[in-house]
Amino acid sequence: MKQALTIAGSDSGGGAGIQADLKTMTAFGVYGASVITAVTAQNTLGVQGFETMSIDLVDKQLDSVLSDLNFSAAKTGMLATSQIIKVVAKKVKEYQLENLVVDPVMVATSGDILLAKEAIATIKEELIPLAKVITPNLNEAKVLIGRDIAEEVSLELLASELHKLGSEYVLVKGGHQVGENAIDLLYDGVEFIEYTSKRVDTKDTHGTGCTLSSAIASNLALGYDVKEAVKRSKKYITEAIKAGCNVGNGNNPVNHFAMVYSFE
Ligand SMILES: Nc1ncnc2c1ncn2[C@@H]1O[C@H](COP(=O)(O)OP(=O)(O)OP(=O)(O)O)[C@@H](O)[C@H]1O
Ligand SMILES: Cc1ncc(CO)c(N)n1
Repeated sequence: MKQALTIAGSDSGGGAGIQADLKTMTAFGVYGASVITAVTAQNTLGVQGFETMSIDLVDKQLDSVLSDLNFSAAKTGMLATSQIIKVVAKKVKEYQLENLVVDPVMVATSGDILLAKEAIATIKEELIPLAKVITPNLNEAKVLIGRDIAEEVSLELLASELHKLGSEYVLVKGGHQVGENAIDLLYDGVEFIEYTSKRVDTKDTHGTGCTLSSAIASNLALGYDVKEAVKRSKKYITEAIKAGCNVGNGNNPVNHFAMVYSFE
């Protein structure tokens, strides 16, 4: 059985973070293991609080799983602090973790901050250069290349500037753009590829970013190349948003259960 690892934060509400990642991996038939970096008190309305794990415990979790299991891909989500990013980068190198998907999570759908400001430089310098693919949303893309959030920048320009940070591929997600379609742009330094779906008219997009990045990691683990992995993941997220999970009173999560039975 193919195995994938998520290194991310826990969402008590079950919609994003580790919980979304493991549900996604399961839907693709990939065995998912997890290294938890932080525990959030969270629901569909927002993040009510969080605490990070000690560096020692993050380090130990990484050693536990990397010395025993056999991962064909991994993803990172909420890493919270500079110190956690450093420990993750060190272990990725030490164990030569392949097919690393870095989702540079900074802010939750609700607007709550999930990454310390000073950690942005660390993620750029230490983790992104080790990634096969990075998956920033529009705002994360602008922050990573030092642009103002309010600035209008094309997906092409964002992707080409981000590519200079050293990952093999960049996928800029256009979920937060307005318009009829939800367009994501993949760039490998040579070719731009657009992945387009009809925008679903919903506020229930909690966990979309986590789901997309863990779907990409799952498909890389299954042996698909990056272009095909992104294509399959975009299809998955679109259908999971359409199906939705009416579980809370805020921004509800996407639906993985429908996907387990209906994908392909
Ligand atoms: N309303 C929508 N309809 C269809 N696809 C969408 C919609 N919103 C987001 N997506 C898709 O979902 C994926 C995640 O994109 P998004 O830009 O929302 O990421 P994110 O901001 O990191 O997510 P999160 O809100 O979980 O942090 C992308 O493939 C994007 O195109
Ligand atoms: C734990 C966690 N990771 C990532 C996100 C991004 O949506 C979130 N809301 N919560």
